[in-house]
Amino acid sequence: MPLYIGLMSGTSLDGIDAALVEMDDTSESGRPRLLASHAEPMPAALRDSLWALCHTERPSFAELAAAEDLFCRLQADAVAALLEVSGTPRETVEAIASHGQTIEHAPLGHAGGPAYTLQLDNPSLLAELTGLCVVADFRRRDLAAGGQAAPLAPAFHQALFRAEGEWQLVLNLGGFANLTLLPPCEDPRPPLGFDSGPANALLDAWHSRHRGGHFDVDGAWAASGRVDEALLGRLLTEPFFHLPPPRSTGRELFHLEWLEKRLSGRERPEDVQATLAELTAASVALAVEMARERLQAPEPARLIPCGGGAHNRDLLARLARRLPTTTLVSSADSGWPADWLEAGAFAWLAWRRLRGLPGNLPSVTGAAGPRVLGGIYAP
Ligand SMILES: Nc1ncnc2c1ncn2[C@@H]1O[C@H](COP(=O)(O)OP(=O)(O)OP(=O)(O)O)[C@@H](O)[C@H]1O
Ligand SMILES: CC(=O)N[C@H]1[C@@H]2OC[C@@H](O2)[C@@H](O)[C@@H]1O[C@H](C)C(=O)O
Repeated sequence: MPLYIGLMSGTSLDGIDAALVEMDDTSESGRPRLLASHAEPMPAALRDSLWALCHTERPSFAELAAAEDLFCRLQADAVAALLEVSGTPRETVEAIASHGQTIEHAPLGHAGGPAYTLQLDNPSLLAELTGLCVVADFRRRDLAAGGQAAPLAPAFHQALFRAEGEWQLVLNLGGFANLTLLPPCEDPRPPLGFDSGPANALLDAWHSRHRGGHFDVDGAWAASGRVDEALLGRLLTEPFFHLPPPRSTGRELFHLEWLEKRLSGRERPEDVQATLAELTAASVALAVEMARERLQAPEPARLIPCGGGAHNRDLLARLARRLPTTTLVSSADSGWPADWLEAGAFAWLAWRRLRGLPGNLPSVTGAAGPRVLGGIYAP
């Protein structure tokens, strides 16, 4: 059965996730199976330059090229390490899926300009460095067809988790959160999915400003604070949280300055952290309500959290309080530990690209129709 490698570097800029995935050509869903995984940490210098690129209005082409080159070489290292840890001969891999690093996402355009989504990537160089076929540029075809280009994972969630007789929610808690509401198998309707808002991006930024380090381990600092209801109310007035789907977001909207503008200046830092964690849970709950209303769905039986936020006990407790009738279930029970779903999703999308199958769900992105996503860079 063909093997694919999915490479994903998300908005948290913590490193490159590499997943080795086996696909089953005899099944329509491809029955993706995770065989091995590897996390290649992001060197601080590269993280700093990517961070700067995400927040600079006018980066130079030389800066862009330098970051892209380092990023691409790190991806090649991730592939080499994954092949080594899994004992996989290179020639057995049919293709690498390269998501690239999102630098800016403006699906509605900016200041009246055209819609765009920019992933820093160099699939040509990756094909040279690895000697393997690379599939890349997954988002822009959906955008060209009038879609949001994100989230793309809901189609993969459908392939993995759709179940008999049960409505389910899949919730990716990365820098940003996207949810998928999955009807049961016997319901012919497609899933609904969209970004609910920030998941960890603001939590990480606030924690790093006040306590240093990359993130609030287990949400312990957030758990030590008290939710400031007045602040939470102000944060929730952000129009994005109330937009009907399709919708997607990123750092362009939710950043520290966005938060600072809404602070009174008298809050204790730990209370702000608790409030940000509650904002993630509250905006997810709002999005779930919106999705259920759209699909006329009952309360989902199960919530499958994934992404790094699935390790945050404080955040999960807040979600459980906001969705009391829904049972939290680990994605690992289906053979997919929380950290590998996104890389797996792109491996699956590359398989679909090479089989000429569409990868997007118009019900999710709002595109004019199903589209085959990505470009192929031969080995
Ligand atoms: N043990 C933990 N406790 C609390 N938070 C954690 C823990 N482990 C990971 N995280 C959070 O998960 C984040 C990384 O998640 P992930 O790798 O899914 O994000 P990403 O893929 O970069 O983002 P996106 O899905 O938005 O592209 C970290 O920045 C941190 O906030
Ligand atoms: C433009 C972009 O990179 N968006 C990411 C980001 O991270 C989470 C959320 O925002 C989601 O919309 C998307 O990633 C996942 C993999 C997706 O497309 O499903």
